[in-house]
Amino acid sequence: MARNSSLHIFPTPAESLNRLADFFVELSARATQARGRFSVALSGGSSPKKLYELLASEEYRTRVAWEKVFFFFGDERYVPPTDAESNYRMAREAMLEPLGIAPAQVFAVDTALPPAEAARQYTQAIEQFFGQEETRFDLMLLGLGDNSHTASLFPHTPVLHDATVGAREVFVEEKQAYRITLTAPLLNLARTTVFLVYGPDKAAAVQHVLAGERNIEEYPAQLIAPISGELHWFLDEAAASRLPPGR
Ligand SMILES: O=C1O[C@H](COP(=O)(O)O)[C@@H](O)[C@H](O)[C@H]1O
Repeated sequence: MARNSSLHIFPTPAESLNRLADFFVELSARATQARGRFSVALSGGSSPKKLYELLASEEYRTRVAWEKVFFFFGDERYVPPTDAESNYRMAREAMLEPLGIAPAQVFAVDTALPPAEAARQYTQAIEQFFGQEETRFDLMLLGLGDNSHTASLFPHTPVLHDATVGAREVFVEEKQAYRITLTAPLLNLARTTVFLVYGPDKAAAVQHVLAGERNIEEYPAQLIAPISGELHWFLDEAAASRLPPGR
């Protein structure tokens, strides 16, 4: 496990999601008090959908100063924003629209542009947002694929070796598709990074990333080692089931 990292294991996904929603509330209060706003990079795929729905529910919507929250994406599939595969679409439907988040608070990747240009413009949008401040998201929310990818850092892709701080396009052979992803050096600048991983299908990936031999090419999520931020893993028992005893 990386420095400053904590493992939180809950009996069920529901408990993990509730505690993570509480942590989101706490981090948003901390950030808005310190810097007047809360910058979040969202993960996509299927796992965070329930978290987003929970944050938009009656229980949580009143506990966050949503007008101070700014949303980015850790990665995006190279599809139109209306496509069922779009990470932006999932977040918009599950949380951003139900909460009535203003468009000026949401920074989506422009997938109408060619992939390299979309990545370049996204890098620029991030740089402009942070301006003179350090390019550090307050919260970097990450998922973990069963092949140990995170964001769109897929096994055996050139972006794993990208040393720039920004967004990059990457062609993912196994998907036969482009993705736009934040690079590892940018991901690792975040103040707080949280992996949300649950379900038995993720157990092997969790074991490889947290307890396996270091092999970035095979297990790209091992690249996540925040430079000075905190790293938290929110797991359920099923996802944690192959970790060594005592973890
Ligand atoms: O493709 C993606 O996959 C990962 C993991 O998603 P999940 O569906 O297995 O939860 C996700 O973190 C990433 O944002 C997404 O684009």
